[in-house]
Amino acid sequence: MKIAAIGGGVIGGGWIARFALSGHDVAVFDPHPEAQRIVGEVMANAARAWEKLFQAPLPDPGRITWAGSIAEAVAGADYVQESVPERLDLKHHILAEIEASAPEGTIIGSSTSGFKPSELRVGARHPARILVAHPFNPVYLLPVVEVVGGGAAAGRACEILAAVGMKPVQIAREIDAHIGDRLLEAVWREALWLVKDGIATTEEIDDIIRFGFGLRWAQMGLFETYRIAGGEAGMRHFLGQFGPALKWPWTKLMDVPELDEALIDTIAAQSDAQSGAHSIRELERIRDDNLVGIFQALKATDWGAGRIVREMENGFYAREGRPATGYPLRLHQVIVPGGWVDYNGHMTEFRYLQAFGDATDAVLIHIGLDEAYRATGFSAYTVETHIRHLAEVKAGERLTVETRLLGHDGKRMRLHHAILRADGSVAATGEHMLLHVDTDAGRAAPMPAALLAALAALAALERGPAPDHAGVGIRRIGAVAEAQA
Ligand SMILES: NC(=O)C1=CN([C@@H]2O[C@H](COP(=O)(O)OP(=O)(O)OC[C@H]3O[C@@H](n4cnc5c(N)ncnc54)[C@H](O)[C@@H]3O)[C@@H](O)[C@H]2O)C=CC1
Ligand SMILES: C[N+](C)(C)CC(=O)CC(=O)[O-]
Repeated sequence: MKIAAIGGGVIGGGWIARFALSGHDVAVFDPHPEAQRIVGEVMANAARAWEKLFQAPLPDPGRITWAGSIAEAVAGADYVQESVPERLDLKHHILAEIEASAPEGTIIGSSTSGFKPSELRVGARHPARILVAHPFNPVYLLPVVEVVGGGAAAGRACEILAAVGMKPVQIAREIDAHIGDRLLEAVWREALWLVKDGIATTEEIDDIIRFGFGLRWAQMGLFETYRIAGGEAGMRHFLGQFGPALKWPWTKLMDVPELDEALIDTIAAQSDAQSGAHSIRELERIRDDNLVGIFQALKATDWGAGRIVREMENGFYAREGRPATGYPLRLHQVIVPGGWVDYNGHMTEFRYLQAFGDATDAVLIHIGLDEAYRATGFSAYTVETHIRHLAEVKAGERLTVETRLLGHDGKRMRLHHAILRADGSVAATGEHMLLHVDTDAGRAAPMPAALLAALAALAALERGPAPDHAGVGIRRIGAVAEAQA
């Protein structure tokens, strides 16, 4: 699929990175003299974040090409994302240029934060294909995109955007500033009042968000969170108890603070004091690392945005599984996150098992024991594991897991994983016995012919001999061992 990006600033750069990292070629037009450098820097941060976010082998990135005109960028494009500055006259001008050169079936998404599709479509040749596709920054990490406009084009846009790991939310009726920014504006306006009135500094307000309800919002929204706050009686009780507060003077939301020079100076100075020690790119990396950690926590509970990461990884494994991957298999890579390091300064022990477990999942998907297969009531359970820790591994190291199939029969498979460091040395090995299980019956069950054939194909590639530590347990030492000997 060919993507065109018109505008490569903060948001356009994020879109370009998301599409390119998903494997799509992207043609870009942006007249800014430094556009290539800026997009290059965003792309570097995005690639760094994706390597940490996904534990599956990533697709080869698509090519980013720089067009000399809008016409050149959109020629032959399946999907165009417009991300030029937020001025309606400029957007009309750009959309007309896009329409003049893009194929008739091309869908055009606008990143606009505020304009409605009916405003964008004024004067358009094919208005129905012009939609709002409003993302959130950083576009390469945050999945949500508000799709406004409806019809077949919106349905197709949602498919395209979901395929690059986004969570399209189709908004039934257009409204100024869509949904997300209306909510953010309310909080923003209140925060500006609190600074203007000298009640709190920018740092204090940010602390109240990031140490408090901001943590909640990443995993449950407003309504689910408040439902819980109603206790066992739930939302009805919550509304009864806190509903009257809506009439109290708790907010200045209806009032817009005057954004005069004095307020701008106050906010800018407080923001410099709060965050000025870091460059914007550094702040982006700190933000991205924190977001990756949140995604991974949510992936572990298969909840919210974490589910999207898991689904993307399944897609990456499946894509990886189709072509020959060589043997021993190399289906799993991970860059060691900071949170995996313990008080000894190296990767803590259970993370080795996580790396091995994720590699096992990759192998299972590779042979066809994937989510769809598990939905039929069968799965694989690991029943025995032996790990050898051979070298210290530090945060930020890229690890590759190399896998051999040491044996299988009708119900079992015996895998050997080696964790390889970037220089090819072995940091750890894991040997695992897996059982094919009927999950409803809770019993081992014979594998179907397709799984056995996939295992036989791997077994044919296995040349042996098995590693000398294979099948060997932990060595005996001390009194107990002597007594046993
Ligand atoms: N910055 C944010 O947090 C968000 C912005 N948006 C929306 O995204 C759009 C872009 O905003 P930003 O990326 O923040 O602005 P930006 O100022 O960072 O980037 C705009 C880019 O458009 C380029 N440009 C200007 N005229 C152009 C033309 N004729 N053809 C092609 N490119 C042109 C500029 O050189 C610049 O690189 C706006 O509609 C905005 O509302 C949406 C979500 C979040
Ligand atoms: C400030 N903004 C209105 C451009 C913000 C957005 O549109 C979404 C975001 O990323 O917060």
